[in-house]
Amino acid sequence: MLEKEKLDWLFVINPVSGALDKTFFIDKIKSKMKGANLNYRLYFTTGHSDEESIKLFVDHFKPEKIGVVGGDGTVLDVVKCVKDDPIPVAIIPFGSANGMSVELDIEQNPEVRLNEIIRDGEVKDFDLIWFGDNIYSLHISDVGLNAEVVSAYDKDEDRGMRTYLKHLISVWSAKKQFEVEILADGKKYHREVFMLVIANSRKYGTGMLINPNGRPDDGKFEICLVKELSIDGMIKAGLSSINERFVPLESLEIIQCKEAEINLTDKKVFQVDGEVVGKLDYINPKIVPSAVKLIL
Ligand SMILES: Nc1ncnc2c1ncn2[C@@H]1O[C@H](COP(=O)(O)OP(=O)(O)OP(=O)(O)O)[C@@H](O)[C@H]1O
Repeated sequence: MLEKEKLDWLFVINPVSGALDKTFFIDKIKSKMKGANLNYRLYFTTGHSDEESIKLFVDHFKPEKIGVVGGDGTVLDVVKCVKDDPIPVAIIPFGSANGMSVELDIEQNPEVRLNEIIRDGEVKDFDLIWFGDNIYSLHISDVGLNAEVVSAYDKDEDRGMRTYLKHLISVWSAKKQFEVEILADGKKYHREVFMLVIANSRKYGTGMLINPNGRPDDGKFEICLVKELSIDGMIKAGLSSINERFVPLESLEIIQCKEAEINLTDKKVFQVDGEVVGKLDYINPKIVPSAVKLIL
């Protein structure tokens, strides 16, 4: 039985995220916590029932703050655990995809970030998107091209940029439009798209801007429809991570809403914040305003 104590910080650490060794950084956490006279615990994710275990830790220790050392998937596991009684969460980016930290301009150097959050960062409320059951998104989910690349990459034993590019090229060469029926806040749309994005934020973890006017704290989300795919548009999309004026707006339609029903003609791979949820032909996103507190 775990002894009960007042906890300043719980650190949830994904030992495999980003394929990065975190031993050195974990030692830093320990020494910084000791130096600042803060009471802390470490939870190392296992990849099995982490959400339930984190919830047990949180309910038992009631930490004042939670630090997440991992990528988007780990961040999402933690925010889901505390969504009903939000505890401030500090993202320390350590994944292969760090979408929400890129979105929020969070310091990418872990040691600098650790110093920042110990000193105190501003705490702000952010929305979640709920898809029914226990499926939530803090950042960006999609069906179509990107989800297929994420799914193929997940199944591959090799990691890294080369593997990612291999799957990107293979999915790209087989690309096909699909039909979508959307009912967004009562308004109907019927479109043919290459990709449908449900975005709480503006940018993918690569920095690519898909939703220029999105804000993760405005009580709304955006459905971004990619209707054309040209080489020119793809180059612009890539360049949008360097300069926002390059967003290929001519191939995008953006629908802002609080709730939507999305019907697809065939089942398609659906990815949420970088994790594949499965193949679906019906998606029902709803905004949950101010469900998460993040330390900036
Ligand atoms: N100890 C572990 N061993 C294997 N997998 C784990 C472990 N802990 C967590 N995971 C898995 O890590 C994934 C979340 O990783 P996260 O998104 O935080 O980092 P990432 O580097 O961006 O991950 P990836 O790119 O591999 O999805 C989840 O699928 C989770 O099940």
